[in-house]
Amino acid sequence: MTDHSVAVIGAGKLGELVLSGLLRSGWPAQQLLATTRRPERSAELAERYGIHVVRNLTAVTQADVLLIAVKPQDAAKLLDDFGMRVPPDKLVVSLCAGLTTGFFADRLPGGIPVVRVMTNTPALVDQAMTVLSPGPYATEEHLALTEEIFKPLGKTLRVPESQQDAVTALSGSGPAYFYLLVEAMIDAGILLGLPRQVAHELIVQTAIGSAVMLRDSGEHPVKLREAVTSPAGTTISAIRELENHGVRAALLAALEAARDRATEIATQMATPKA
Ligand SMILES: NC(=O)C1=CN([C@@H]2O[C@H](COP(=O)(O)OP(=O)(O)OC[C@H]3O[C@@H](n4cnc5c(N)ncnc54)[C@H](OP(=O)(O)O)[C@@H]3O)[C@@H](O)[C@H]2O)C=CC1
Ligand SMILES: O=C(O)[C@@H]1CCC=N1
Repeated sequence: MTDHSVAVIGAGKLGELVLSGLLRSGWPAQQLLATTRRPERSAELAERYGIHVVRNLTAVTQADVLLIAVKPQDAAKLLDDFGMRVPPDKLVVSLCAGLTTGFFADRLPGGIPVVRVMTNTPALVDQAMTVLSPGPYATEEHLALTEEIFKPLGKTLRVPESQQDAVTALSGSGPAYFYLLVEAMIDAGILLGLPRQVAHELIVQTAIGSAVMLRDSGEHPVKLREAVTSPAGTTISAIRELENHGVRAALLAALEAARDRATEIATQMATPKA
C-alpha cells in the first residue's frame, strides 16, 4: 500500500464511489481527504466514511494526489479558485468527461503532471473499467500511482488521450445503456404476463450469466449468440425484430452521439464566456 494521500476534489456521486472503493481496499482513512461545495454534503461524507472533508485549498496543500471529480462545467471555476496555488510536487488526476489534460495544464503552474482518467459506476462493486491517459509532465511513475489508486476498483487500461472521448462513450456512459436494456427486457416480461419480480430475477441473472461468460470464455460475442440461436427457433424470431427496429444502428448512433458530446463539452469549456 502506498503512503500517498489522496484528495477527491468535488466528492459527488463518482467521487464518493472512488472514496468508498479506496476504503474497501484498505486505503487508510487518514490518507484520504474530500471536498464538496455544500456543507451538508461535507457532513454526510465525514459521518459516513470517517474521513476529513476540508476546503479545496487545504486539500490541495495537504494531499499528494488531487482527483478532480467536479462536473466538467464546474472545472474552470474550481481551477480559477486554486489552480495556480497547486504546489509543484502534486499529481492532478482528472475524472471529468471531455476535458483534456491541456485544459488543466493551462490552469496549473508549469510542470504539474496531469493524468486523464475515465472510470465508471461499477466501481461500487469493484468492477469498474478505468482508462488512463498521460497528459503534460506525467511520467511512468505518475501512471503507476494512478493505477494503484484505481486497480482495487476493477480493471485498468492505458490509451492515448486522443481515444478518451470514445472511451467515455463506451465504458464511461456504458452502464447506463445496459441498465436501459435490462429495464426494457423486464418490461417485455410484464407484457408477456410474468410477475415483475420474476421478470426482474430472470433478466438480471441472464445479464450476469452472459457477462461472466463473455469475460471468462474469451469467445467473440457473435459465437456466443450463435450458440443460443437455433434454426427456425425462438431466438432468431426475436433477433429479426431487433434488426427490423434498427437496434444495432441505434447503438452505433448513440455511442457516436456520446463521443461527440464529450468533444463538444471540451470545446465549450475551453472557450471563455464572452
Ligand atoms: N457519474 C458517472 O457515472 C461518471 C462521471 N464522470 C465524471 O465525474 C465527474 C462528477 O460526476 P458526478 O459525480 O456524476 O457529478 P456530481 O454532481 O454528483 O458530483 C460533483 C460534485 O462536485 C462538487 N463541486 C462542484 N463544485 C465544487 C467546488 N468548487 N468545490 C468543491 N466541490 C465542488 C459538487 O458539490 P455539491 O454536491 O456540494 O454541490 C458535487 O458533489 C464529472 O466530471 C463526470 O464527467 C466520469 C465517469 C462516470
Ligand atoms: O454522463 C456523463 O456525462 C458522465 C460521464 C460518463 C458517465 N457519466
